[in-house]
Amino acid sequence: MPSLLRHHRLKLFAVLLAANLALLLHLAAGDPIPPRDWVLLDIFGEGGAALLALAWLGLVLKSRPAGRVTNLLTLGLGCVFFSWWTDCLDEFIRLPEQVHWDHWLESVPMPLGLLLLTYGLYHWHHEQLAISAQMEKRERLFREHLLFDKLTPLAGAGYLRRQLQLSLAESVREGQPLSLVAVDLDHFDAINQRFGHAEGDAVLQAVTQLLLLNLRRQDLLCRLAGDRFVILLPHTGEAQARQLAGEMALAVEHLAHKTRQHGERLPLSASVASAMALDEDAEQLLRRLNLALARAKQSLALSA
Ligand SMILES: Nc1nc2c(ncn2[C@@H]2O[C@H](COP(=O)(O)OP(=O)(O)OP(=O)(O)O)[C@@H](O)[C@H]2O)c(=O)[nH]1
Repeated sequence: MPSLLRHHRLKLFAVLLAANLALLLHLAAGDPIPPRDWVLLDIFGEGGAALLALAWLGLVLKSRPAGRVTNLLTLGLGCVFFSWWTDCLDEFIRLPEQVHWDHWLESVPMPLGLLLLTYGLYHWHHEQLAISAQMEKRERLFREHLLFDKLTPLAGAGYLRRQLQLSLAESVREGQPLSLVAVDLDHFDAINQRFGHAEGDAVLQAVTQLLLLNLRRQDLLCRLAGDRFVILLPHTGEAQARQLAGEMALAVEHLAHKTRQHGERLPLSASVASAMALDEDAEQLLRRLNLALARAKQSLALSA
């Protein structure tokens, strides 16, 4: 069972138990309808709707940690599923005329479920706003999970290019400057070699958090490749970008990252470069930034 689903075993069990009880109740009180009398359209419509509600429930449980919002969504979807399920049962089991409880089972859970679902979605909306505020510096008003790497988790080169094109157009429209800063860790390969890939991963995660802490709300941090990060800085001129780049380099130098195995401090440093957008497109600007970074790396090699 997938790990998140494991936390919701009880909820799933309760929904399936309720569905089973309804089935047993119908079987005890009524008679099976022979297949020749089945109304396939109704079975397809009501059964299909019940199955879809169950699939939604599975998706919600699989993607959410336990908590109040999840409970509300589960209860809501559980009621909706139950209502469609009992509606479908009377396509297979004929109940006597004098039986009325089946109408209650069909009709009451649906509005109740929809109310709970609405209340749950309302709280989900607030929860999402809080999460989006935390993710602001990683996504800049656009979410596409496929473009994010799982390690840091930051968006990559494709996402940066797309955002850069949009921001360049915006900066021309508004007559505002826009700059990029590149941050590339020095001798990162040596960390991988000496302490292992897992330690290298931990360094990348720590540096990501550090850079995010040092950014402003409107900035966007992306991981271009390996140990290279690029920051998109809207409303930022050349001097300010250079200053921010220097701050990032200083922050990395002062990061006291300890190895996981021996708790030994790893001395870290990063080469940085900045470029302000001139009258050029995203590719030209990125090329200029890469050239500036290559120059910074060259002077690092010469001074070693
Ligand atoms: N641990 C870890 N390593 C990675 C990841 N992605 C790329 N790398 C490694 O990062 C290293 C980058 O090497 P280089 O580009 O030579 O960078 P460097 O050692 O910092 O060299 P300079 O930039 O010239 O200072 C390579 O060894 C890659 O295998 C990752 O996700 N995790």
